[in-house]
Amino acid sequence: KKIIYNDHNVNILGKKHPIQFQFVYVHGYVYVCMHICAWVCSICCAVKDYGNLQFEEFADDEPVGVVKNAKAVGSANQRLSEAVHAIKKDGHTSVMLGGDHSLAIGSIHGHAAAVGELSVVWVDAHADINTPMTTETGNLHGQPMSFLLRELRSKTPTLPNFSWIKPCVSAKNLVYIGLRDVDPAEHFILKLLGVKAFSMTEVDQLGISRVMEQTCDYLCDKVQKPIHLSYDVDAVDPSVTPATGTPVIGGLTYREGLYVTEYLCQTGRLSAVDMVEVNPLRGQTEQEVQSTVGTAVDLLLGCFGRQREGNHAPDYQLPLP
Ligand SMILES: O=C(O)[C@H]1NCCC[C@H]1CCC[B-](O)(O)O
Ligand SMILES: [Mn+2]
Ligand SMILES: [Mn+2]
Repeated sequence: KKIIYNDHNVNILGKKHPIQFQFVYVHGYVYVCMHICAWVCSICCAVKDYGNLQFEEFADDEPVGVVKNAKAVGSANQRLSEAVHAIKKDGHTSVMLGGDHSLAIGSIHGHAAAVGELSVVWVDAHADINTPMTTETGNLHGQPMSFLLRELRSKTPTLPNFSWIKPCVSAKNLVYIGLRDVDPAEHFILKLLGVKAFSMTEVDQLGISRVMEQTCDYLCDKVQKPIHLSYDVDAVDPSVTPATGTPVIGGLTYREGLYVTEYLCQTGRLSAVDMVEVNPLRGQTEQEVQSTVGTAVDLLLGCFGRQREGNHAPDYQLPLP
């Protein structure tokens, strides 16, 4: 089912730009959108729309153990990985609009295939690092990192349509921001692998500015690697982004959420962005949907240089009388 979310007009650089989110509802919990309008290009440079990905449907997608929709999610992510790989080979910064967070499997896999070693900044209320053996829900959006981390290779069985995945992220190159709802098995894994994590406790203790400084110092210790930002809108407090699948109170404020993207933008090393778990179907009111989608738009604009102090085109000239 294809849900065309109403046109939004976003005022950027003083110019109105139509913006349209298109969510393709593929399977149960997986919907994805690779469609994004020209509003980003007005801030930085040319944007190429790679269109929506069409995914194969599977009538016989029985659970594997407790894991649901393995064939559909594995097939979708293989196609997504190929698409992101092509975008990176074209020299673009890829933006993947989801859709649930299982799509980070394809997005990060395709990015790594194109650039090699990369850093991952995972902004989320959740760690999404359950393995198929530890998941309590069977939902693959709670498991993507387990398929990507080299250190978990021996802990994850190969699911149908997942055999194409080559683990491509090292635990030392992963940082979490915003955690506040982590399963016991996930917490064990984070401690076992020594993954750097700034939960909401650290955000409260340090403030978002210090969190971002420490995140980038940690990731840039030796080699300046490309950054993959995987942003789950449920990292932001549900009072701001309620239209999402697994909201958890006590999240990032709108301003903290935006500061994350502004800070990463100014590093100059933001190489791929996922914006996921935006789900208009989960909004109780039109206002809830608008607030969630509008925040996702603002977060993405922060990734591409929109400044709260304002912007002006490089060649702007004051009109003369
Ligand atoms: O593994 C799971 O299904 C659960 N584990 C605990 C947190 C909630 C949920 C995963 C949420 C996936 B997310 O972050 O993409 O919304
Ligand atoms: Mn997530
Ligand atoms: Mn989440």
